[in-house]
Amino acid sequence: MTLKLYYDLMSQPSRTLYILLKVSKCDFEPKFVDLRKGEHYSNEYAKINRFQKVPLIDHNGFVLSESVAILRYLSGENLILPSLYPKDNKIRARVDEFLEWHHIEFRLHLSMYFRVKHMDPIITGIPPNPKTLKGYERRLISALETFEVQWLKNGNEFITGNTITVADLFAASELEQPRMAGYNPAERFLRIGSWWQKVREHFSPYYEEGHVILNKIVNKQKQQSAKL
Ligand SMILES: N[C@@H](CCC(=O)N[C@@H](CS)C(=O)NCC(=O)O)C(=O)O
Repeated sequence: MTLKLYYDLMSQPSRTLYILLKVSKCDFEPKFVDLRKGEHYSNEYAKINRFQKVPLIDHNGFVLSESVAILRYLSGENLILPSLYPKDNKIRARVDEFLEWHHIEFRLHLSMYFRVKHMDPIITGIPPNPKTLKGYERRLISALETFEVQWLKNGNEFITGNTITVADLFAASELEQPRMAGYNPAERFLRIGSWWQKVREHFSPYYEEGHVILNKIVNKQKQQSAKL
């Protein structure tokens, strides 16, 4: 029985699955696909994943893309901790409610800000247009506000109640992305900050392991801006 995870720790859903498998003590073969080197565009990878993205799993020849579909499959195969994706129909529906919401209302805005401010200038060598960037920043802030107000409700420790689930892990991994572009959501959104810390601690040491590259990038940027 082998489970292969194709991933890059620069990718939010890859980090989520990586941490989830580690914390669940699920034995898997990590298959690193270097996005920054464009390895996902290789013919070899295209044969495995027609969408040429990460993450992806291959479980004894069963190949699956899309992190949320992968999560559900792993749960069905009893490969992840049941407490993180509870079997109880109503509790699971709450987790699913967040996962459905997060793709368009949350992830999209956090990733686009990261892309326009950080990634595109690296790829093209052209700095972002300030007016365009301002628009992305507005949408980022609005998504963070909705997340804080609507999902981190007063009195609830975690997104779906007082028990931590994959909803918290998916959200936390997404929140790390704008940090790489110099925007730390915890500085303006204090409830996000304290919830985020609890998530990091809960998944420690795998959370740190999953974010090791990202944290190196953030620290390097901080050192560079301190020199200026
Ligand atoms: N909806 C997909 C998103 C997958 C995705 O967008 N992956 C990104 C990294 S986070 C990727 O591989 N991007 C490479 C590209 O678009 O060239 C999921 O949740 O798995």
